[in-house]
Amino acid sequence: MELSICLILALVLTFIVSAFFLLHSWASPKEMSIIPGNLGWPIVGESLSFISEFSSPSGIYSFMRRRQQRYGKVFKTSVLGRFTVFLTGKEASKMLLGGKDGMVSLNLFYTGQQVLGPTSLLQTTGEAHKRLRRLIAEPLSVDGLKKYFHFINNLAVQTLEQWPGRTVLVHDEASTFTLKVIGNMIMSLEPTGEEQERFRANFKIISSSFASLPFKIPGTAFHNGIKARDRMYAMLDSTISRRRNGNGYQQDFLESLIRKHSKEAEGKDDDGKLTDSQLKDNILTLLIAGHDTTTAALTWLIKFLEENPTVLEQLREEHMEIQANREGGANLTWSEVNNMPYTTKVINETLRRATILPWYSRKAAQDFEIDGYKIKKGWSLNLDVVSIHNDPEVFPNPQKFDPSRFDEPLKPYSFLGFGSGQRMCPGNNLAKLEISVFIHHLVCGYKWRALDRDDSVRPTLVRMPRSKYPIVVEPL
Ligand code: HEM
Repeated sequence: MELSICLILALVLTFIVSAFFLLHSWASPKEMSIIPGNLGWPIVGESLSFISEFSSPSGIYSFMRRRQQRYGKVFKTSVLGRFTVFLTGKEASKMLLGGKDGMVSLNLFYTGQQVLGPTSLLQTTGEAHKRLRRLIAEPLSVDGLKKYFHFINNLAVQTLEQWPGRTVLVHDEASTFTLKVIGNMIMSLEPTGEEQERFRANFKIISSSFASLPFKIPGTAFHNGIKARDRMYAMLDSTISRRRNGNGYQQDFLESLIRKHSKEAEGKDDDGKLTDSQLKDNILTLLIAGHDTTTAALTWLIKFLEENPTVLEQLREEHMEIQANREGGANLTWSEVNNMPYTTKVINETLRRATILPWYSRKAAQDFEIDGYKIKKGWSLNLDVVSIHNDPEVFPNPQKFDPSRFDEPLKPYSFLGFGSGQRMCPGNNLAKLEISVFIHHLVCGYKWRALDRDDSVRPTLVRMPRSKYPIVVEPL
């Protein structure tokens, strides 16, 4: 009797395993067989080693390096529920980022697509994408950002005044700072109060649903994210209608879109303006794309400075000199913040060393060839940026934090901190402004010490220190 139960179990197990492998080989794109690499186990593919290496201090670099040594610069794998081809190097970057318009599109996860809405900049291509980029270019240009400088400057000073005398989790503080900046810039939200709290609570839920599992049932991150997105859109709707009724005029991003670019209802003549839903989808897109990235950059930068005292000293010299040359101890000025050459190099080196977005995801919109491999329409492609940023021929001793690497201009596609080509980050001026202002006040007024040397990273799309980087702070 026991023997027959064992036999039945063995048969069932064999059936399940065979069905898994059959399903796996049936689902994997046939033409991908010409690409070297390993698709791993059915369903999970190579996700387990990918995720575990993602969280290690070197991140996915070791996952990439091992496969590149075995298969070369182009290899296939199956991670995070996708059959995908990873590519690296100059030619792949040039094709995927700077190639012909319409050759590739962004490849968001299903949940990200649903949360952001169909008209988000991240989901448009060709002319529609170019038009949206033009609309946001002016308010995010260096000149367009000038009107937010005082808010950012005051907020940085007030945030730092709260730091001495307690354990500071740099990541959480940076997150609050960057969210307040973008909330003010987009819709003139005050840094404190009930509206700010609602905005913050909804944003946090949306943000954690962005790359969650695709089950929209009550209680799941995805379901909660869609609900929070609806609440956020209701907040925007009421602000838009207040503004249209002539109340609460503000000189912010929302106002510039309402006045110059929005039409009140769907279905009007297409005069190139945005509908309200396009407007909301794209405001949410800026929030999602700009918040975690800037938070991570600021956190890594403060960590790298503490670990590299000579860099900190040189940076402090730049800022002390700016302060010393200022008349009558007045506050940081707009022209000063735009003239911080060493700070710019420190920011670039932070983005290289941390590689906050380790790969850039695309979907082939047509057949084409890269590095001698035929890529087929519909394939998922990932540009491995970590390997580009750790290329010892371009960045000798790549693990070293050395801003002098940026003393001379680098060759195109060797540094991709803000990406390149049609999808290069439109928020890069804002991110640099926030970081430069914050760092100015930090290094001029304070010294700090790390409480944790844990170098592991959270397994999220944007690379952040797992420990949130706890420090103690004293006035200088
Ligand atoms: C240090 C902070 C930031 C970093 C490291 C960063 C990095 C990047 C990178 C690498 C890309 C291109 C990704 C790709 O090609 O797949 C990108 C795109 C984008 N970024 Fe940023 N970003 C930062 C801050 C911001 C801010 C503050 C905003 C908005 C206010 C923003 C908005 C966007 C948007 C909307 C896109 C998509 C552009 C498009 O598809 O055309 N980013 N960012």
